Amino acid sequence: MTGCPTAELVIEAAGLGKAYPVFKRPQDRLKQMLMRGRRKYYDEYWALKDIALTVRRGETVGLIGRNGAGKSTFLQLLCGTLAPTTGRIAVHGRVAALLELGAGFNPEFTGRENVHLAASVLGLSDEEINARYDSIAAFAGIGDFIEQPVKFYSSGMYARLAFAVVAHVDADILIVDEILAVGDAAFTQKCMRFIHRFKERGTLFFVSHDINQVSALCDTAIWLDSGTVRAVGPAKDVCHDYLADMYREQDKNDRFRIGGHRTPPPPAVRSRPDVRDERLRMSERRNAIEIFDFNPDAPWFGTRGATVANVRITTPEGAALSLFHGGEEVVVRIACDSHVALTRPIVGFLIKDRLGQPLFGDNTFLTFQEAPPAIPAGRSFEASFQFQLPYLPVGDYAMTVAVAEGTQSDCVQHHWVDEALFLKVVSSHVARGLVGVPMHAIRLDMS
Ligand SMILES: Nc1ncnc2c1ncn2[C@@H]1O[C@H](COP(=O)(O)OP(=O)(O)OP(=O)(O)O)[C@@H](O)[C@H]1O
Repeated sequence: MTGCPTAELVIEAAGLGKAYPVFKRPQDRLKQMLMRGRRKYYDEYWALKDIALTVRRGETVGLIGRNGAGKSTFLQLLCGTLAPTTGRIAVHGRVAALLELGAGFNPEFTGRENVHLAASVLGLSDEEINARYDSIAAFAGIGDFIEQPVKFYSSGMYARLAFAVVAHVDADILIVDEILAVGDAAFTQKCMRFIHRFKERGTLFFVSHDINQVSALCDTAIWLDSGTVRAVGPAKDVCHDYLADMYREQDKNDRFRIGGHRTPPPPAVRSRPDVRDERLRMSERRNAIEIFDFNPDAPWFGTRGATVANVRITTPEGAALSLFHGGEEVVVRIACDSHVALTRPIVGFLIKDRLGQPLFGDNTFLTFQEAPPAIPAGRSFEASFQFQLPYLPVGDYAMTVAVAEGTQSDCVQHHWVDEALFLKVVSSHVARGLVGVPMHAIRLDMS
């Protein structure tokens, strides 16, 4: 985020801090007002301390952190709805924030009136608003409700209208938060399409507790922790460390460690040529999925009460081919070693695309929920998952694997390994969607 020409910077924060007054008793607030600052009846709570950040034009930044870390405070400083207590924040360009906008709707006004109000606050002239109104209404897709006061809207309708306005105001910097979570799936997808288009020209700030979404959408992530910047860097790395930190808390015995390092995906050369390769390569859109070896140095975290020793994708007969073609039966085999006695082990995997977007995966929890197999210390064991491989679009993929203990919602992570294994798809017939599913029948019937 640093080291770029100043002309490219759209956000610059230095020494930025925000303290809120905290009154011990309600009457202290009144006393403070009456004394007009001549005496102090409050303590200061520093929600943000000494933040230094730069963001370039076109960058997509994810803001992550636990409840109360200071994310909303930072965004309000960015929007200018809150003044800093120390330092400064300079913003170059038009900022449109869903948080601010949603809150800015007047409940007594109709949707139509609020569109005019909000768009003009965001810098559009009356002519521009009139010219874009139909498109805004169509984007919101709330039908006749647009003529009703927004106090009668559901939270989803509110979010739809707010997003529709934001999508039409030519913002240079767009701030999107969890508001997307209140829309239905179709609308969320529409917003996501807009966000992907917006990323080509503008700077996006995305705030979410959904780590997968942040690493899928953002180039960079900022991790706020108790009002300070704990980490800034490539979204995938920061999200990995953040997730590790959350799991660290669940380890009562101080055995939790972090290790490994990231390596770029391997080049497009097959490590072990497949005997069928010649023939299979005759069709140029055939789904060629190259599987690489387990990466023992992949980034990991966990208590290492059990560790992942190897990950392979094989045929049901056990042949570890390096080339698959989608649609065939495969087995993901995760070999582990127990270093302590495990009473409720869970082993799982997740395949993610180049952007870190999860595509599919599974774990052993449900299958063994009633009678989890106890594994003594010092044993090797293997979890295997047999399924029909979907078709994958061209690109790089990585598999995350983990061995944990407990339940899906409350578990100790023994060994979580990101990018344990890479997959590279060099040709594919899948043009749309994240995966292609094997079709059992395709028909075209005339009645
Ligand atoms: N007006 C206020 N007066 C006093 N303290 C405040 C005020 N607003 C926020 N805080 C405190 O400042 C800290 C940071 O709050 P903030 O809302 O910025 O966190 P956040 O990261 O957005 O949290 P969340 O994920 O829960 O939305 C919290 O401890 C919060 O209690």
